[in-house]
Amino acid sequence: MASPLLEVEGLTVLRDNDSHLLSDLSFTLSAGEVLVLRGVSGSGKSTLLKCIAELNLYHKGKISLDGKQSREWDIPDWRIKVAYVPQRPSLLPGTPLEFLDTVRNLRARQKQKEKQKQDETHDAQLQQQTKGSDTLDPLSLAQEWGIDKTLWTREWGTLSGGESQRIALAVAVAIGGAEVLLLDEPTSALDADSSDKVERSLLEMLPPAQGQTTLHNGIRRKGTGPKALIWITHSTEQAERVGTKDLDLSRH
Ligand SMILES: Nc1ncnc2c1ncn2[C@@H]1O[C@H](COP(=O)(O)OP(=O)(O)OP(=O)(O)O)[C@@H](O)[C@H]1O
Repeated sequence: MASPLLEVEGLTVLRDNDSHLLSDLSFTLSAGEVLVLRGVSGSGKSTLLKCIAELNLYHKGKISLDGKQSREWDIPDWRIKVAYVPQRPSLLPGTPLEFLDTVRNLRARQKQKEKQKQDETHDAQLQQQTKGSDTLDPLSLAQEWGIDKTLWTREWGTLSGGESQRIALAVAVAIGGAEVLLLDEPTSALDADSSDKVERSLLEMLPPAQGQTTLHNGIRRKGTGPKALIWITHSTEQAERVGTKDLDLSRH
């Protein structure tokens, strides 16, 4: 049988006092799936996403993408493939445009490395080819979600929670390269209309799950973005709309 896209095996995370926050947690995620992560406040949802992105230390466990364990990857490459989108990006320094530039450069270097594995073309030529090669234009995507382009040159700290949330999400989605997006309450600061648009775009970008038609909950899957999502939400209605499977950390 083919290995799942993402596999978490026996993940154990300890609190500062050595009690267990997450205990021997295992699950898999295949292409086209949306795992909804639920649980009471403090149950470890954000911690789990940060562990999967290798941003947080864990006591025990293995995390693999396409059958290859995270420790076998270069960490920056892993974090592009398994990308964490934080709940409060406004804590970042500088402006969204500066952040976009940093992420683009990181992505360009990763693509360059991937290409160098395939052939020995000259570095400068590769930089030229890879720079600015986003899957989508992040500014246009964010505009579809109601974000005026002028907001990209404002300091993060001056943007509203909902504005910075949509911008950070647009960068993560549009920059390309992510196979699994780890979404930490991606619509928690949005009004119902904006939340609807964001939900729809995220689901449209996924490929159909194995054995399913391209139509899921009335939304046509286009397969133009990440292959799968892990999505933290406190809303039962949203969990039902977006999820194809769920995991409740209150029970672990
Ligand atoms: N850097 C840290 N150092 C120490 N404790 C931490 C740290 N980050 C999180 N915790 C603690 O770990 C527990 C889980 O936090 P986490 O943010 O993962 O919960 P959550 O389920 O995402 O909560 P919420 O729904 O409120 O966002 C909490 O008790 C929190 O205080």
